[in-house]
Amino acid sequence: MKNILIYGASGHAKMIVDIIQKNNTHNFLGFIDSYKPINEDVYGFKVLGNLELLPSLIKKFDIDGIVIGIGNNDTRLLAYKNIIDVAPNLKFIPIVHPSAILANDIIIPEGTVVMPGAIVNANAKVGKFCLLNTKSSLGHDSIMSDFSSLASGATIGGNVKIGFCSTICLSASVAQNTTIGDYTTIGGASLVLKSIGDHKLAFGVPINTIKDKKASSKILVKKVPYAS
Ligand SMILES: CC(=O)SCCNC(=O)CCNC(=O)[C@H](O)C(C)(C)COP(=O)(O)OP(=O)(O)OC[C@H]1O[C@@H](n2cnc3c(N)ncnc32)[C@H](O)[C@@H]1OP(=O)(O)O
Repeated sequence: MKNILIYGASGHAKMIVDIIQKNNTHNFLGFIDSYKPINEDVYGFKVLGNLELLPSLIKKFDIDGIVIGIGNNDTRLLAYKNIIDVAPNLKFIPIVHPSAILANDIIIPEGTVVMPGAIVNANAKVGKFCLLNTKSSLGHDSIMSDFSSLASGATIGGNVKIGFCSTICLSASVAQNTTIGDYTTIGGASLVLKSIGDHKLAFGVPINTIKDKKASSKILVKKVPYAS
């Protein structure tokens, strides 16, 4: 089995460790984390080093790939950018919990994490570095653009497009045939019945508050192409 690391050592990263152990397809060695001390124990594994040490750790431990264990989209995007700066040849391993239900045609591309009980229905497209958290669902013919995420319990109808780096928060629902713009956040337990543009924070049932978000994440933009 090939050796892999997780970038980040939070609660989200622990869930990824659990999936790697259940799938038993890769040998998980430890975490890369710039905020925790080296050798700290997290969920039975060590923090092996920080971003700066990553290139030497790749050589030392014959590392094949890494999983970005970060739930926040903007932070995951920044982590991706930082990793490819220091380790351009490292693979980003997709992670799928064995209880996830994927239609036969679904491909989970590099960097994407699919948590327990998530569902992806027929002809949906899941982008790179996405997160489908616990018991979220993506409807038929829908698209999750790169670096977007569904929080636990989010429900997406058929033929919906979720934009680059956008977040659908806990238990929110998005009706069929709508579009969520880039860098937009739909608040927890909200109901989206109409399309929403870029850089918005929106919530309500149905959505009744729409604010403009700070466009700080624009500086991080380095779009990666959809998986075909
Ligand atoms: C495994 C996991 O842990 S997955 C975790 C995933 N996390 C989430 O999904 C986070 C969910 N969080 C939310 O939905 C947040 O409310 C956000 C991100 C939409 C907005 O957060 P903020 O911008 O910080 O909004 P803030 O908390 O300042 O609230 C501003 C006002 O809007 C209201 N508000 C915020 N979000 C919502 C919402 N989803 N529905 C209704 N009202 C809301 C607040 O009650 C507050 O009202 P007040 O001024 O009368 O007190």
